[in-house]
Amino acid sequence: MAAKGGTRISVVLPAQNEEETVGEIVRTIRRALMERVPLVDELVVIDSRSSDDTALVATAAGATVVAQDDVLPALPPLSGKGEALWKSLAVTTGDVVVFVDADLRNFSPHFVTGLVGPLLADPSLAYVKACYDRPLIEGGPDGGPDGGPDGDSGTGGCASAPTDGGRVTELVARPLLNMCWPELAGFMQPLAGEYAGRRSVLESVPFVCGYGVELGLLVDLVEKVGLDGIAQVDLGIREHSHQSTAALGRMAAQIIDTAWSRLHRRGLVSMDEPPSTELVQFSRTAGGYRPLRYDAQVPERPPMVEVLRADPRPVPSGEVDR
Ligand SMILES: O=c1ccn([C@@H]2O[C@H](COP(=O)(O)OP(=O)(O)O)[C@@H](O)[C@H]2O)c(=O)[nH]1
Ligand SMILES: O=C(O)[C@@H](COP(=O)(O)O)O[C@H]1O[C@H](CO)[C@@H](O)[C@H](O)[C@H]1O
Repeated sequence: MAAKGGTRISVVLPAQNEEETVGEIVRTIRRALMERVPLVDELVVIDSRSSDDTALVATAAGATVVAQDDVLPALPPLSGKGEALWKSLAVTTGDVVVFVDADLRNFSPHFVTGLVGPLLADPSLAYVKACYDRPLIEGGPDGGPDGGPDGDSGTGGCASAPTDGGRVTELVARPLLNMCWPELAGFMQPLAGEYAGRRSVLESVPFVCGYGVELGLLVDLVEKVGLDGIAQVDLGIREHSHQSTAALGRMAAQIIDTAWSRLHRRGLVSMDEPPSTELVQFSRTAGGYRPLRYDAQVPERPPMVEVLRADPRPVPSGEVDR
C-alpha cells in the first residue's frame, strides 16, 4: 500500500451479458481491494448493451454501473468492446486504469494487484499486460467452443490442455504480430483482456471499437512509449466463457482489419486496393448452406484527450463517484 501513495486506481469491467460472472468478480474486488485493503478507489462496470441482468447484478454486488450509450451522448453511439473501454475513460477518475473482462470464471484479486504493482513500483512503465495459461473450458454456459449461439455441436464440460484457449491469439494475432511487429513477439498473451495503464497514456491513443482494441492498443502504445514502457506479468491461469468458433471468426476479422489499418499508417501496405471488409460465413440449411454476411470493418475512437478538450469530462447524472 505504501507504493500506492496518492495514486488513484480505477478498475473497469466491460460487460455484455455477463450476469453469471460479473457479480462474483465485483464482490471479490470490493471485499479484498476496497474494504479490506483500500487499494482500488473506483470500480466501474460498463454495461455494453446487455440484454440480461448484468447491470442489476453488478449494482447489487457494489459496482458503479454505467450504460455505454449514456456516456458522451453527443457522439453517435458505436458498438463493441473497445467502445466500452474507451467510454470508461470519460467516466472514471483513476490515475491508473485496470481493465478486467467480466466473464472470468477463476477471478482472484491478484489479477488486479499483479497488474497495478509494476505501475506503482516503476514510474517509467506506462502499460502492463497480463499473461497466463488459457485452458479451453469446453461446454461452458454458452455452450463453449462450437456450442455457442451459432448452433454448432457442443462438447462435454471439462477443461482441455492449459494452452488450448486463446484460439484467436494462437491462430491469428500471434502469427500477425510475429510477421509484422516482431518487436512484439515477446508478448505471450497479446489479446489478454486484463491489462492496466496510466490514464495519461490511455487517453492519448485511439481505441478500436470492437475486438481489435487489444491489438490496436499494443501496437499504438509500443510506438508511443517504446517496448521498455510496457511490461507483462504472469498471473498463472485464466478461465473465461468461450465463444463459438464462428464468433471467433468474426473477432479474427476485426483483428485483421485493425492490423491492416496499422500497417497502412506505417506505410507498409497501400490502400490503392483496400481489403474487403465483408466477412461471409455459412450456416447449414435444409437445402444446403446460407451465406451470412458480416461487416468486419471496425471504427475507432480518437484519443480521449482530444474529445475531453472539446467537452470537459461529462458525467451521467450522479452515476459515478468523483
Ligand atoms: O460489445 C462488447 C463485447 C464484449 N464485451 C465484454 O468484453 C469482455 C471480453 O469479451 P468476450 O468475452 O466476448 O471475448 P472473449 O473473451 O470470448 O474473447 C467481456 O467481459 C464482454 O462482456 C463488451 O463489453 N462489449
Ligand atoms: O485470445 C483469444 O484468442 C480470444 C478467445 O479466447 P478463447 O479461445 O475463447 O479462450 O480472447 C481474447 O481476445 C479478445 C480480442 O482481443 C479480447 O477482447 C478478450 O478479452 C480475450 O479473452
